[in-house]
This record gives sequence, structure tokens and C-alpha cells, in this order.
Amino acid sequence: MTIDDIAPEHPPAVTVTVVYHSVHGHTRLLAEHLAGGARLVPGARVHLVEIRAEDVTAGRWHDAEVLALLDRSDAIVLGCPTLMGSVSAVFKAFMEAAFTPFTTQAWKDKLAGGFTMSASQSGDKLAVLEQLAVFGAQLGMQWIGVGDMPGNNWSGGTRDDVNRLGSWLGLMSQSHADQGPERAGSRGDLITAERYGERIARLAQRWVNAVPYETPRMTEHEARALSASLRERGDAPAALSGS
Ligand SMILES: Cc1cc2nc3c(=O)[nH]c(=O)nc-3n(C[C@H](O)[C@H](O)[C@H](O)COP(=O)(O)O)c2cc1C
Repeated sequence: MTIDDIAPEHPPAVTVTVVYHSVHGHTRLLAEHLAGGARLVPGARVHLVEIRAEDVTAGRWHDAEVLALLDRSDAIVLGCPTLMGSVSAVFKAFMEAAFTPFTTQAWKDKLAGGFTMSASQSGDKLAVLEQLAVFGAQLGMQWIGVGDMPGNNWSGGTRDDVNRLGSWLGLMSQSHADQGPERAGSRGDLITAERYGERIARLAQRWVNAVPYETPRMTEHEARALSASLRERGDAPAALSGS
């Protein structure tokens, strides 16, 4: 059997949005390749959105159109450079602006993934991917890891290998600090970005076409009312009944 035998005649339409911040363009190049990989998937509508410092005022990021686009996306891929071992300040401002979808659970059960770029081989990039994954979890999203076997971990390995930094939680990429985006990075990282983007788009198609299921959403107020009604019925676990 070939992939053509099982490919659906009408590929399901999904919206994948890659949302990223970049100061000097290295993360942007990675984001472009990730979006390029997602665009390989028939039926995938792919948006590439830059979070810009100009849209942050008094520490707060605002762009209602971007939030509306994210509201209607099936998958959201988050990316920023690793700065001082953390997500970049501008991207953090964007993350805090997601307080509204946090309270409404508007992004619940969308797919999420993440990527980061830095100059050092490690550079504490894992801390950033963890921050992005925790963000996804707070929003109730389903996190997608890279899924590729590690490269460059044996005597014949090279910088051009797929997943050459051996990262699974999300995509890690490294660029030399003294070169521009086109020359500083690794071909392996860009290929890994494309593969990750394609994986997320294909999994989004699988996800939205699984058994129909309306995700229950609750405001904080409704959650408290639920806890109260369970307490009244006397069948709440000890933690909920406060005893
Ligand atoms: C303020 C600052 C902090 C940085 N912190 C780190 C770091 O913690 N780890 C690291 O490996 N590189 C660090 N870097 C290097 C950047 O991550 C690297 O240059 C990256 O490619 C920038 O991405 P961009 O071109 O998309 O802005 C730092 C750079 C700056 C300017």
C-alpha cells in the first residue's frame, strides 16, 4: 500500500498558525521553514505571525486580529529565541495576553508545539520549551513533540543531521552568534523544522477528524459552582469538599 492509497480524496481543512518573535532573524528563518513544512500538507491553511516589540506597550502586548486568528486555528506553534535562559520578553508579553483565552478556555484542545533558537549548543533552551509547554497546558492545549530520532550523536554524525540537538519536547536550533540567519544555522535544524511543521499539520488533520467530540469548557465561576454542587451532593472527593 502506498500513501496515495490511503490519502483522503478531500484532505481535511485545518488552520495552523506559527506565532513567533525574533530580534535578529534567526528564529524567523526557523519559523519560515516550520510553516513551509506545514504548507506541504494538502488542506492545511498556514499562517506565519510575528510578535513585534512595537505591539508591546507598558509591558502589555495587544493585537486583537492575531488573537482572533489564534482563536480559529486548529494548531498553534509557538517560537522565540532563548534570551537569558528564558522566553524572550516580547514573547512573554504575548503569552500574558493569552489570559483571555485562558479564562474562556477558547484554545482548549487545540494542538500546540514549540521551538526556540539560541547561540550556544545547549544555552538552556530546554527551559524555554518547558515554559512554552506549560503555557500550552494552562491553555488546555494538546502538546506535540518533535518525534524524530536524534542525530549527530555518533562518530559519523554531522551538523546537518535531522534533530541534531536531540530535542523532543519541542524543536531546538542553534545559530552562531557572529553570523546572519542565512549562514549561522544548521541545515539539519531547518529540515527538522520542516518535518515538525508537517507533523503538526498532519496530526491536526487527524485530530479534527477523529470521533466528533465537543470539548466542555467552563468559566472559573462555573467551575466553582460545579465544586459547590458536588459538595452539596456529598459525593465530592475529600480535596474538593475541603475536608
Ligand atoms: C540578551 C540576550 C540574551 C541571550 N541569552 C542566551 C542564552 O541564554 N542562551 C544562548 O544560548 N544564547 C543566548 N543569546 C543568543 C541568542 O539566543 C541568539 O543570538 C539567537 O539566535 C537570537 O535569535 P533571533 O535572531 O531570532 O533574535 C542571547 C542573546 C541576547 C541578545
